[in-house]
Amino acid sequence: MSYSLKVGHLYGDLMNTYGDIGNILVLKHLAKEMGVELDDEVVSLDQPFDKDKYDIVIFGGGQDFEQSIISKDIQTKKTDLIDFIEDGGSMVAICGGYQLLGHYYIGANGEKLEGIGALDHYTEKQENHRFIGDVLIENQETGEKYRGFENHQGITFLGEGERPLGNVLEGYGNNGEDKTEGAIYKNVYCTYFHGPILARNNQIAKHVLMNALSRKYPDADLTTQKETSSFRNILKIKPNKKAFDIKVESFCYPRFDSLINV
Ligand SMILES: NC(=O)CC[C@H](N)C(=O)O
Repeated sequence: MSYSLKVGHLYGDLMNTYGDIGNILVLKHLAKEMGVELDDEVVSLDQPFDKDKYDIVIFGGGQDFEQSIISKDIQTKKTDLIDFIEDGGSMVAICGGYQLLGHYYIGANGEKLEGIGALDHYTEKQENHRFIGDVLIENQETGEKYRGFENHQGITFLGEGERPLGNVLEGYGNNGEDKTEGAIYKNVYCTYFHGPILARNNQIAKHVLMNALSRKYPDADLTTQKETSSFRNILKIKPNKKAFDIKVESFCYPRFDSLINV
């Protein structure tokens, strides 16, 4: 049995601050280790989002100017993106991308940019201030700790059905008030973390890959895959048709020079 995954890099030509594109290199690297073929393509302005084509969507961060253009274009992709998310599609949305998945984002100049309301959060404006610096959070469900770098003026408040990616131990997070950072909804991971997040936090990359594989191959027995891949020392995977229970056994930090040739 061979496995393949397709990544849609949403507005990858416009939204890519602090090397967010590195998230795709990490997915490629880890997928290759697992024996899974993974390729990616950019889905940008004036292009339809084909919800049946992609297994994983990466939506990076960006400046207010790019966000104002995307805010309009993304309305044409809204229905398909919502269908993709509701159907359990995997997504990682960072900073500006995270903001536009919610109801709205108020830019630094006070302009209100419409999101698609796929997730129930909204993002207000800070007065002449940005949250900049390193962040450390802890996910309450897994106990995993994640590290990242944040730089945003928007302050985000979570809504119905969303759980935070983690509770803030150091740094600001979503809004500097309620100690939440990021959001998880179905198989969507949202965050303010650049870094890129998946390079600094391999556990999340593995969750994303396994969620995507279990959705695409619900009846597959990944035991063979597990035995032949270097994942066997890292993940304990209990196949259970709908979802795989993943336990991180050790932390592996891929070196960028080993990612470049993937
Ligand atoms: N790094 C980002 O993606 C920034 C997002 C947004 N422009 C803000 O300042 O809040």
